[in-house]
Amino acid sequence: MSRPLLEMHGIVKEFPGVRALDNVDLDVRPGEVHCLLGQNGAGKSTLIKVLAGAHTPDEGRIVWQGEDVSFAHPIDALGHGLATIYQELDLVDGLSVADNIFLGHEHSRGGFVSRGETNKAAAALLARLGHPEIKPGRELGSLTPAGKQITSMARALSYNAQLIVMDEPSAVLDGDEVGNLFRVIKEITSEGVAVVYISHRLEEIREIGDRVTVLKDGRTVAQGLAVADVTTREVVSLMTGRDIEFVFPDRPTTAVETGAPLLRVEGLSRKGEFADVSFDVHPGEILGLTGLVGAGRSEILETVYGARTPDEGTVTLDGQRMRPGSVTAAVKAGMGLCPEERKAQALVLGDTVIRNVSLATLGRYANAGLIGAEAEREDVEKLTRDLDVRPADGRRVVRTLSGGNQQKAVLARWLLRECKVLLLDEPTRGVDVGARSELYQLVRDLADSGVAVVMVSSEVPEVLGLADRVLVVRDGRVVHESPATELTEADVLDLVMEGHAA
Ligand SMILES: Nc1ncnc2c1ncn2[C@@H]1O[C@H](COP(=O)(O)OP(=O)(O)OP(=O)(O)O)[C@@H](O)[C@H]1O
Repeated sequence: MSRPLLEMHGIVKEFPGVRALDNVDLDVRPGEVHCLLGQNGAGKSTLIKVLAGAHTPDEGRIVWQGEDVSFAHPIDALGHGLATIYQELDLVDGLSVADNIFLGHEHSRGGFVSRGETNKAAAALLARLGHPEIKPGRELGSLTPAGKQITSMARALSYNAQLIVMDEPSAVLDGDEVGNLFRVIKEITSEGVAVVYISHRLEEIREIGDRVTVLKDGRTVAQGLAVADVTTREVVSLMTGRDIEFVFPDRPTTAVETGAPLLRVEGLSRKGEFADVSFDVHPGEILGLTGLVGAGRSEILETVYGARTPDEGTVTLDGQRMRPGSVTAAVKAGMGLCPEERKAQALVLGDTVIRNVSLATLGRYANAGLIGAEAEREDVEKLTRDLDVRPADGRRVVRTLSGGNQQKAVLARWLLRECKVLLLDEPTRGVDVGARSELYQLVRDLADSGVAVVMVSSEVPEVLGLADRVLVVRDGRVVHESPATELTEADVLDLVMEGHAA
């Protein structure tokens, strides 16, 4: 057994009113993939921010390559060979790939004299990561999320990183891109670089992880267990403190596809995005839309919602033709969209959880004075309890919640609103395993109460498990439609990949 590369002992970090880390221990060995797991709000991000020098711990020791260290600033940590890749990558879209890789090095362009040298060094790093097709001179903003992630990793390697921390790297990737990411991780770990890997997708841990550390409520409940020695069920019960069955809610026993559809989309097209998209959704039905990132799924949802104007085609809700490109009309008619970019598009970060959740429903409470305020609080708190939003205090400012809990707050908003048609874009991204099952049940309950649900998700098992019917979108076109029970995961992957094979 090799000497630990990193040891964190008894780390404590408090924020006003919250002990985010309460005596946390972590040890990482060279060349291993160490998975850091825990429910939303368990303290994962806080721990890696302490490690990266972005937060100063209140107590505890960090031992790096056998020596006590303290990092006053992220650049300090990076200088020691400890790099962190956050979900919201700290890259600059307007700069070239090479400039991004060497951003922040002591001299601009990594100390290289000419652009040619900078580009050559960048190309060597990209090739080392198995991605020579990413050209150093290309503008970063034109890359896919996967390409940006590779650039971030090249940047870490340019600092000679011995440990790379990755915060939910797969959340923005498709299945095939996740495969690529894993290849890159295996490549760098075989060279002795260690990776700390955070994910809510537990099946990934089996595939890529060597050991796991589990946090619960700011405490280490399991430290450095070998992945081969624990079952997923055991990991889940360590994370949540309970046994969770991985079953999706039952589908209705009687067919819902009879009668008039609640939502009818006909021949919807937007140049360069998608073409000739048609589908019906009946009351009580969950329609799943799946396909690769960039296939046009989110664009279709946003156009149905009126946030984008179609070039052709119509959207009809409950027999009423929607005005193209009008969100106001859509909302008034009873449509709700829970967007993919929740933080940017949906949250008022400086406001409380209660206000953020009831934002779309204010009319219901506004005219009832004090009674209204009380009802508002009760309704919101019931939902946030169902979704296990933590801390369970509706008066907290949303900015101070963990990423996953912020997502739950936006979801709760649309669940509260009682829409006729609910459009959900990647509803479980960043949401922990415990809350996922609650969320699936809530969505099914909504459907059972007569709502028509359209859900976009990159996670194929989720679409197959929750939806009644599935549309597969490829390059902006619907290439397949069938009941979810008639498809396997392999069928869907074949359909989305056709024509995309490497
Ligand atoms: N700046 C802050 N001010 C106040 N509280 C905070 C702050 N940052 C984090 N917290 C709290 O610390 C706790 C741990 O949050 P953290 O972001 O580390 O969780 P996480 O495990 O990364 O969750 P997720 O899976 O949702 O990303 C939460 O209760 C959160 O509300």
